[in-house]
Amino acid sequence: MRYMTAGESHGPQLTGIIEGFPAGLSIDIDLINQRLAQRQGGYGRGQRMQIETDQVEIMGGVRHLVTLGAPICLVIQNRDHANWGAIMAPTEPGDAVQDRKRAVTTPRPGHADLVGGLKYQQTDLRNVLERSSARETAMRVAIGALCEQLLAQLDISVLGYVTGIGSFTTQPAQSLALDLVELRAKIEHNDLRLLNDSDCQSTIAVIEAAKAARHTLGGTVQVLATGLPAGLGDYTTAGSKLDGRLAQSISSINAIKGVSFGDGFALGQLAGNQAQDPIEWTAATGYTRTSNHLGGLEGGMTNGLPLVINAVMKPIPTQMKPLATVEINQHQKAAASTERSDVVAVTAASVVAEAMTAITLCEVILEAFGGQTVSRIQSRMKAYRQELLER
Ligand SMILES: Cc1cc2nc3c(=O)[nH]c(=O)nc-3n(C[C@H](O)[C@H](O)[C@H](O)COP(=O)(O)O)c2cc1C
Ligand SMILES: C=C(O[C@@H]1CC(C(=O)O)=C[C@@H](OP(=O)(O)O)[C@H]1O)C(=O)O
Repeated sequence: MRYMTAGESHGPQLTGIIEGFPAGLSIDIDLINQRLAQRQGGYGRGQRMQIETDQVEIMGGVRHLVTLGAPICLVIQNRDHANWGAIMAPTEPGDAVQDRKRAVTTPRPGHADLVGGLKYQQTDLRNVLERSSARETAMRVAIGALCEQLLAQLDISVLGYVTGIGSFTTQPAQSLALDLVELRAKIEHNDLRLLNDSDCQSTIAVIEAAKAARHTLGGTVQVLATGLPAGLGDYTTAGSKLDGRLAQSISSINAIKGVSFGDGFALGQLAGNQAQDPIEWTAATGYTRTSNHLGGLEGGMTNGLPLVINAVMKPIPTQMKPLATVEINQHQKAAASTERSDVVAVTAASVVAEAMTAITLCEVILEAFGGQTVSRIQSRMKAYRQELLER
């Protein structure tokens, strides 16, 4: 399976194409739209999210709500395009005078503006920021929600949630025995995707303080996945290691600056005998462990325990009290551009991280058990799980 997205933030639409997705999956469009709504949520998002009501349209690869095995084409309209028609029209010529007047020429530190402009020889940095915008992650969430539905058919669940915003941090879920249905009910109970509703007030206070001071915040997220058999991913080549593939897919999310697994950076301070997960065997479970410090990964492969991924998001780069920059035509000192912006988007990032994990897990599962139809993949995976139990 592979996917591709296209579309600018204020262009007409986002488009996604997924190739290699199996036939025979009955899809729930409401669930995709639910995930899109969750990505739009979270206290501290900017005015753009009041303009958009993201809804997926299915334009190919599905008939009567069942996948055909053909490339799947998804579309999400940008409602805000109506306000940007002339500026963002893909097929009408620009107005040279107007375009020069409107050009973005004061790159924001921390965004793609300056380096993207240098790389693509742009004099209007809008030509960079339109695509580097995290608007694109809406399509990744729609694709991830389809992958989540395929994973559900294989008894695999994925969940992303917020573990900290700015100075506020919470205790993550205990990762050895996890009920993701129960956890999902908890985090979907509040708009911030925090495990405990009681943490919301303090978190909102932190966000309000940042907003009042006209600066921005980052935070941390955790993604959990359960129901994974041991042996997804591989130890034999650099490119097939699942930890490497997950690190790439999570750190490809805009503003994510760090990814770790299990106890992550804390492992560096532990004695060796405290950091590994002792092995046990029972007839009912086959091989298992008595702890999960390593987040369900050994040698670039799942080990059958819950997968635990942690990621950190830097504070949003666009600042209402702009940082110093350089105007790119005159090379004069200037204040960076102040686009309308989110104060914080960690809640949204947790939904995107959930989607990216679902996509990466589907990729490795289809590589290992692929066979054009959902029922064939189900029976191959069932036989593999049975084989593991009997070893
Ligand atoms: C869901 C989401 C929403 C974001 N919203 C904004 C925003 O409103 N303003 C902004 O400057 N950056 C925003 N960002 C971060 C930028 O897109 C990101 O910092 C930029 O693309 C540069 O990429 P990098 O931080 O990965 O280097 C957002 C990121 C995510 C994941
Ligand atoms: C549009 C989304 O996020 C955007 C991500 C973003 C950025 O620079 O990354 C900048 C803002 O865009 P705008 O300038 O239109 O307000 C965010 O709203 C979205 O998440 O759907």
